[in-house]
Amino acid sequence: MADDGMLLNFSLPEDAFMTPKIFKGGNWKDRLTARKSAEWGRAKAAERVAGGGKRIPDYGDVQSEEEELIVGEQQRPANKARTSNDTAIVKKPKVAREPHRGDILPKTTTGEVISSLFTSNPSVVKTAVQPAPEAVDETPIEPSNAPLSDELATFTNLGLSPTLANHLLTKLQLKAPTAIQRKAIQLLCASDTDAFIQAETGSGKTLAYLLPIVQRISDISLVMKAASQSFTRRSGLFALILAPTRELSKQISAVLETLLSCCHWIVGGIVIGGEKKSSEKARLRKGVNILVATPGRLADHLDSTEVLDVSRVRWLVMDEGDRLVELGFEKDIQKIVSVLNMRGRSREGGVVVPGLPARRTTVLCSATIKADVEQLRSIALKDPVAIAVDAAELADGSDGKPEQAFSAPSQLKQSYAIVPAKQRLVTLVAVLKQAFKRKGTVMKCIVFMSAADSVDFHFEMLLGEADTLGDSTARLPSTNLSRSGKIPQGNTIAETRTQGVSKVCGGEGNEVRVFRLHGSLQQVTRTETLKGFAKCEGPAVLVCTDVMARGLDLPNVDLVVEFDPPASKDDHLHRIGRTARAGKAGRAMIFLLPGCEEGYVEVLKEGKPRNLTRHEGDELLKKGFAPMAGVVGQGDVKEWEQAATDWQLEAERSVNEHPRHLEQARRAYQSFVRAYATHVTAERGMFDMKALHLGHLAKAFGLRDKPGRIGVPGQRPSGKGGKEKRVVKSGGKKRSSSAMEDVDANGGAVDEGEARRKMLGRVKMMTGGASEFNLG
Ligand SMILES: Nc1ncnc2c1ncn2[C@@H]1O[C@H](COP(=O)(O)OP(=O)(O)OP(=O)(O)O)[C@@H](O)[C@H]1O
Repeated sequence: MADDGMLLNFSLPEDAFMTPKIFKGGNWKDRLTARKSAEWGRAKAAERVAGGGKRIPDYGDVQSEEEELIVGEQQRPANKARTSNDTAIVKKPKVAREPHRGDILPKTTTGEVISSLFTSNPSVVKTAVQPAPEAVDETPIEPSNAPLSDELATFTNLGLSPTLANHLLTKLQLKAPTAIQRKAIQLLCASDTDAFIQAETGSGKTLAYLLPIVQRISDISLVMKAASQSFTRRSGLFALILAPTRELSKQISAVLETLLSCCHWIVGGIVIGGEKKSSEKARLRKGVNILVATPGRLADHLDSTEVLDVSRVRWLVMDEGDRLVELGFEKDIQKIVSVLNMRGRSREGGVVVPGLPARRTTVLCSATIKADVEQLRSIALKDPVAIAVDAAELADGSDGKPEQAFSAPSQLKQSYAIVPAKQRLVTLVAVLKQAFKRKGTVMKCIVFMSAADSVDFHFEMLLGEADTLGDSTARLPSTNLSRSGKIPQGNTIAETRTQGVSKVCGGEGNEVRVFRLHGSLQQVTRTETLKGFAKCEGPAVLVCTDVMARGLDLPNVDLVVEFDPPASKDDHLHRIGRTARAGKAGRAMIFLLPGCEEGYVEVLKEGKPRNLTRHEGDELLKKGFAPMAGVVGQGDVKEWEQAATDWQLEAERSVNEHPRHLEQARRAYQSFVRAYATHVTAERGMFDMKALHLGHLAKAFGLRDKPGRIGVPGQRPSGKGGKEKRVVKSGGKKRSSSAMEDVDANGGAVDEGEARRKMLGRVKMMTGGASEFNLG
């Protein structure tokens, strides 16, 4: 028959006669929609072959809202082309392509759009930044931040007393100094010069400035004893150490306490806020010899705590000096320095402490100190000496002005993953599944996000317990309960719990705990969570903002994932520096979108990684979702695709079925977009808001709304579901919650609302004061 003959000439889609795939993820509606989509795709393809039809639009395609709404409806007749008399451009017909399973699903009854993970993803940039794979250098390498192995490198040779050196060996198991410690201890024990200390992350800078201070104060106590004066906690405050975050201040204070246990007559203290000022005042009243503080809190005490006598301060250290400037603490520091100068002069005629140096030594310390610390230089430093591991790396060591030549620890294995926006969430899951597949491979992993909302959302996704979120009393860990054992009023489980066992990551017999941390959490929760993660003996993932990026020294962190890009390349070095510390091994991976973000590879190379490995999103998905214990290429090649799709559908269902989760996902999405807009100017070409595909991105937050409905800044509000302005109350003041969370994204959690206020100003400035940021 003629008809039969015609049929034989059809080129049918590859899977036309295959058994339809079984969709497992999501609820019955999702699965039905997915199945219908596949059938619909097949039918459309056949239709197109028969008559040459219009290309089926994909959710990911750049198309008008109207076009998007065609999906699932009768296709409109193609627009009539204009006649040759028309000057208007005639639209080119779109190129037909094969439909794909789950490619674009018919509009659901609620107007949601469900797209496939594997179609319409932008192609990677191959020419500009992807030269032929570089040969991998497998030769063993000396860790660059490890203690020295040289026989002469002992703490006593650097000027430390045998008692202190012995204490380091017995109590801290530190046999030899690191390279930066050798230089800094020697110099600061012997002279009163101001200094910059710049060395890689994890190279022991904390001890590099603490040890000489403890040694010199111990020397003062000996001189006083020789002069028949007793050294007590009331003898004077001799050293001040400033740090940008409370967490870092606590860590420094803990290291200090360990050192002081060998010279118990020297007393350390800490003032960082987060507790009653009266308690801090009481401690200060008793007297301290070394004080660790956040700048805002110290400035506050200098104003209001009369008993705080700073006239004998002879050492002032600013740890993470560049971060202090970034967070806008110059004014507080300026105030602290001028008070130190003033009170130092006014008490010159007072009681003389034998052995006290004549001048104050100021030290600035960071892995990334550069010219922008100029402000601090002029405020606080006089003829500083640059102390760096490799002086050649500093542009001009003579005037103590380090330049930008910062590198990551040599033993740190770095990689980047090119992951399309749609696949970001499921690829993160794949990376973590793979990392924790086998017991003992990875103990701890830190995942950095750009905003607090995003942390909350991903924390819940990684726990994988969304179904029971509706029951607000379920699984609330005891640490999150109020003293009475009741759930704090007004708090939901999502707001209160900060840790739990993941149902998503981890393999058999390898239970993984997930933690979340950001600056919008209460101080007590932050402290407990951090302690919980640090002390967790099993495998653990910490999802956090940049509040964790600076200075924190957590044990056994093997892997750092920069899921959201850092706000600057310095932040990148600090984030990845949470692993590979003090000579230990470590891995770091950054997620980049295909396209202009690939340009960031050149920035990664500035950190001089030894072997920078590239991963493709599909390759990571295969490894994470492959059914055969991570062996790629076994069984059905598409099985991993199916498993990844099922997982994604399930995630989308959980987001869309729980109002609280949906709200959380929308907030996370909005915060991500806002944070994206605050990249430093030099990097905006790579992190280009205009190139960000908001529709694809929404999928990575489990959202099925169109971007216009999510209320993203700069997007047209569309109808009822348009942009919402959420204003919440905090401390009696109204503020935009999302704006505050963006502050966490950029500033981390610093002491006091003061820094937050400053940071808001910065974000506002960077975004041109755009009203949609609700910063007012
Ligand atoms: N001489 C040493 N030998 C062995 N380990 C050391 C030595 N000095 C310090 N460490 C350890 O190295 C780790 C990193 O130290 P520290 O936090 O001071 O690094 P850092 O240079 O300040 O890092 P970052 O730039 O990230 O703040 C700590 O766990 C510390 O105990």
